[in-house]
Amino acid sequence: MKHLEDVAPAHAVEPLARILELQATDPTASTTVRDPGEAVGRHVADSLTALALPVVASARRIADLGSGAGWPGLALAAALPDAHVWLIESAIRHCRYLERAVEVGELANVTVVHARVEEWSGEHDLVTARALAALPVLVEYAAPLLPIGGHFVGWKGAVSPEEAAAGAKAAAIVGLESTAVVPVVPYAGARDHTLHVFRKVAETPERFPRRAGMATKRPLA
Ligand SMILES: C[S@@+](CC[C@H](N)C(=O)[O-])C[C@H]1O[C@@H](n2cnc3c(N)ncnc32)[C@H](O)[C@@H]1O
Repeated sequence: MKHLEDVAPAHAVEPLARILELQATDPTASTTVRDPGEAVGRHVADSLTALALPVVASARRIADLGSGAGWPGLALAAALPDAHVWLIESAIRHCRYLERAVEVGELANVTVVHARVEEWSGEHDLVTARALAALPVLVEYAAPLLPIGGHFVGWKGAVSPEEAAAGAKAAAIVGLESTAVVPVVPYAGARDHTLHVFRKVAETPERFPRRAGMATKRPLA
C-alpha cells in the first residue's frame, strides 16, 4: 500500500493527511473509499498522476468539474500552491463537505462553487474532471471555460472506440482537439486508467454553454 509521502510532494502531505482523516469519518463525504490507506492510491495518487503533464504542473487557474468528495481538485490544490482551484459542484451537501475539507487542509487556494458546470462562467487555463460524464459531455462542459491554448484533462477508465470517436466529434464542434491519451497506473492493480488531454484551438460557438442538462440529454455526438 502506498503512503502519502510516496505519491504527493512534501508540502502537500500534511494537508492531504488531514483531508483523508476527515473523509474517513465524515458521513457526507461522497465516496465509498474511506479508509485513508486505500484512499491514498484510489484518490490522491490517481489525482496526482496528472502532475506528469506539463499543462497540469504549470496551470494557475484550475476548474475541477463535478468535484464530489474533491478529487482530483483538492489533491491538485495541495500539490500546486501557486495555482487557484475552483471546485464546481451542483449538490449543496457535497459543497458543505468540500468547505470542511478545504478548512481542515488549510488550503487558501481553493474556492468551492455551488453551481452546475453549465452555469459557471469563470476563465481557466486548465479544466479537470473525474467520474463525471462521457467524453462528448465533458468537452462541451469544458470548452466555454477555456481560452484558446487552454487545456481540459479528463480522468477516465476504459473508453470505448465509440465514446472516443464521439468525444473527438464533439470536441471539434466546441473548439477543442485531442492532444494525448496517457495511460497511468496510480496504484498496484489499477486497470485502464487514462488521462484524456484536449487543447482549445478555436473559439467556442456562442450557443455554448447550452441550457443546464442539455449536454447530457442531447449530447453533441
Ligand atoms: C461521481 S461524482 C465524482 C466526484 C469526483 N470527481 C470523483 O472522481 O471522486 C460526480 C459529481 O458531479 C456532480 N455533478 C454532476 N453533474 C454536475 C453538473 N452539471 N454540474 C456540477 N456538478 C455536477 C455530482 O453532484 C457529483 O458530486
